[in-house]
Amino acid sequence: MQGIWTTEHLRAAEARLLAATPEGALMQRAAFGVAVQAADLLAEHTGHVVGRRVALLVGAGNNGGDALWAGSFLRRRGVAVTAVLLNPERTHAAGLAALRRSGGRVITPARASQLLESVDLVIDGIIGLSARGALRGDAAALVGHIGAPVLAVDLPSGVDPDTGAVTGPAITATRTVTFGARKPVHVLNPERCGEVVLIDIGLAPELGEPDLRRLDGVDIAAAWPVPGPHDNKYTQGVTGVAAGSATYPGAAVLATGAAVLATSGMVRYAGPAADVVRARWPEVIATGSVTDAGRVQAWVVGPGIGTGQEGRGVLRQVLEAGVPVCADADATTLMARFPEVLDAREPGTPLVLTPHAGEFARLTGHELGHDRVAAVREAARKYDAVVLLKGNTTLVAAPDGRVLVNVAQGSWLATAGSGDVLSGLIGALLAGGVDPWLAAGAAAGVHSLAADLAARGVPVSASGVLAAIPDALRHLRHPGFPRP
Ligand SMILES: NC(=O)C1=CN([C@@H]2O[C@H](COP(=O)(O)OP(=O)(O)OC[C@H]3O[C@@H](n4cnc5c(N)ncnc54)[C@H](OP(=O)(O)O)[C@@H]3O)[C@@H](O)[C@H]2O)[C@@H](O)CC1
Ligand SMILES: [K+]
Repeated sequence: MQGIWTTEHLRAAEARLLAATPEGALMQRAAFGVAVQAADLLAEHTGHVVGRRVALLVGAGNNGGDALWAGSFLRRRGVAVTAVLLNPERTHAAGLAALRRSGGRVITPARASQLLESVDLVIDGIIGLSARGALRGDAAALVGHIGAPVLAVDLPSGVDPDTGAVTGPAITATRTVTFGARKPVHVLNPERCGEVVLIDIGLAPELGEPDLRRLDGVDIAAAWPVPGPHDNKYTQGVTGVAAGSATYPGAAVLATGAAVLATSGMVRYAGPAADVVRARWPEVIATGSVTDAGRVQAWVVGPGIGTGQEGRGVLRQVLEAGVPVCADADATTLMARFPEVLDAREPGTPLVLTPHAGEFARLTGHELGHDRVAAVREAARKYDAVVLLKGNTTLVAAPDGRVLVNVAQGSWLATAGSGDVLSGLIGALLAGGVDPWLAAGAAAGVHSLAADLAARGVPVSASGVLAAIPDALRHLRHPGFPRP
């Protein structure tokens, strides 16, 4: 599991490490990492390092110091380095002296636009952890002139370190090199960061509990229920799916199918699409209503059930059942319209809500805003539920404040029916007894991996994502096969 720490916690950890390290040593470690990555990008994009031209955008603090020291290291590799000082009076003195000693040039922002259009690489040392808001002044004006790949120092300047929000001019990096620990921006705004490279500066022992967590493939594989020699179809959990309608049976077919493919437990379907579900998934026991469904260990409710009285009745019945519930799509809208339906839930029964941004706003009564992590944490606490907020970066918050992030490789999941597949996966894991927070996070991981495997660079339907679930699980359990 990868940890991610907010700037507040990093500051405290860095202060402890700084106190125990010779002056300047941390910056040297950081800057050396920047220089190595810069040389790598130069070689990748131009075929050479020696003789190439690099511009440093240098702001008022230590982020600029990192860039200047990196520039001095690049000089030793025969790179022509020019620093643009955005705040000359507050430039990192030791870094500037090092760059000058090494033969680097220094220019003012007024002369920088042409340089930025012609160099082979730009190193962004404008702002790092002390960033507040979008870029201002000369930095804001120069961003539009960048014509080369950008290596961001610590984070792309102008992007909020803790929320990933962009409210004005900001850098878009090809690669971001960060130090000691990943910051929220790296997972909340991967489009702006590009590839993120983490440099070890010895911070790990000081870090403590992370603020956000990201599941690795091995974590997902370890969490996923796998039958043992003494298991049968019941011991692995029976998933109930209350979804779809006679007019719209697709949601039922997708959610039920995902539950079928997720684990080797049994799946029951309850609803008006029973015939269609039975025809597509003969292994499913399909009945017309929740009342007739028989016992299940978890319910998936919502996709395609409608937002009227009928859907409300189904949701109430499922919440009354006293087993874990994954409530998706129409179920979220029903909870927003009829909040009293939540009273049907037995206290302490796990509930997973899976809204996208629009459903989240409907449910909570306010728009998401820039701080998605704070919003999803607050909703999880308010509803005493695991809340999975869908997006390119999916967030999963538990009522106790823990947050998981899942970063999708592409945006292929933004397609009709893909949410139905996710809810089926979560339901099957809940039925298998997986902790609801981990279940939602692991399901999100498999869901996005299935999309990558199915898409391979072209659009994919929800049915395609569904069909790729076995491949995704195989890939996680036996890494390297098949490759996306
Ligand atoms: N500590 C450590 O152990 C290590 C730290 N390291 C490095 O230090 C970095 C943190 O450095 P830092 O704290 O000196 O400030 P930094 O982020 O460079 O900002 C500089 C100034 O920019 C300004 N500013 C803010 N917002 C702005 C905006 N929107 N547009 C324009 N300007 C804006 C603001 O000044 P203001 O103008 O608001 O007075 C701020 O003071 C960290 O990211 C890493 O790279 C590494 O060397 C490893 C070891
Ligand atoms: K930066």
